[in-house]
Amino acid sequence: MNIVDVKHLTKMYKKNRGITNLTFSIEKGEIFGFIGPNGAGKSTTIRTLLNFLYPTSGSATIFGKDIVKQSKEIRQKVGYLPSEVHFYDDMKVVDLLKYSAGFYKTFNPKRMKELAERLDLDLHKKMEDLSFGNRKKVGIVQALLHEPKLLILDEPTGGLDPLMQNTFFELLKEEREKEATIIFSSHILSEVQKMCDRVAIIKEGQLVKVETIEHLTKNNLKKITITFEQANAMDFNLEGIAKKEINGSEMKLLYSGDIKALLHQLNTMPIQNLLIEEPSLEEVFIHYYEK
Ligand SMILES: Nc1ncnc2c1ncn2[C@@H]1O[C@H](COP(=O)(O)OP(=O)(O)OP(=O)(O)O)[C@@H](O)[C@H]1O
Repeated sequence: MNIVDVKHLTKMYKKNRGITNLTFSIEKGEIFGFIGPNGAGKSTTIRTLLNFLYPTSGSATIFGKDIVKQSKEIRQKVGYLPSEVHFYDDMKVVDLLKYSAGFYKTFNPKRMKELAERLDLDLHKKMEDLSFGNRKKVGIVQALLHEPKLLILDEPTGGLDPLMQNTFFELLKEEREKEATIIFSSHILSEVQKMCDRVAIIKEGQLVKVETIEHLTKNNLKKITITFEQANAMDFNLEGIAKKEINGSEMKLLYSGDIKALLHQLNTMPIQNLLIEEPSLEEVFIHYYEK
């Protein structure tokens, strides 16, 4: 069952593009990464899905409900963590969380305390006395408190130290075990690789690719390091070489061609060593962006 269904969604800011013609869907229980550099359109997509922005054209549903016409019903079951959290500064954390929980049908004080404890967040401090990272934690508790069926996280880890990031990822895994679906927008590829099942790569407002992490990193592209017997002596070209760097007697390739063709070529050359590895998501990402 699809939790999110997006069809030809476009958002223009007057004449400037925000996002253009996005079509994708997210299944129940998936952790779906949304990656792209600054200005690619991640926040615009999220804000349009949440009905903070009105789509210029196209449509989308969440839980089978229209994002524009039924947004109030949708929001009851969605937890949203914006990339920048703004709060009323003179409120205590606990009061702010109780206040925002009032928008939802369920409020569970025990869960609030547990989440605050896990994240090492002092509920009795005033918002204005919190650091950026601690404000982020308030945003996380706020997003998770009502046990949403869909979590939408826009650049969620900014400001969290590595230990807290781990706690946060554990919390997300627990939500997934409870069958929540998660949209995770980020430009930090290693965390997307660690957390997500599938990823949408967005570039200049358009989807470049929607693919499982496994497929992106395992099937298509290989990272190949060849050491030749002599420095600067060897070069060759083959179809499927996405990137080539030669440094002395070492050649590094990103290669998506036929591995047999490569081995056939190397067989005729004085090579000393050969290393074939899976590329990191960073390398895959750069490959898509350099096209
Ligand atoms: N309020 C706005 N008015 C005009 N253009 C906007 C507005 N908000 C975003 N844009 C434009 O829409 C495009 C997509 O921006 P968006 O903020 O969605 O990208 P992003 O991928 O979330 O980037 P970031 O990682 O920097 O948050 C950019 O070209 C941006 O300049």
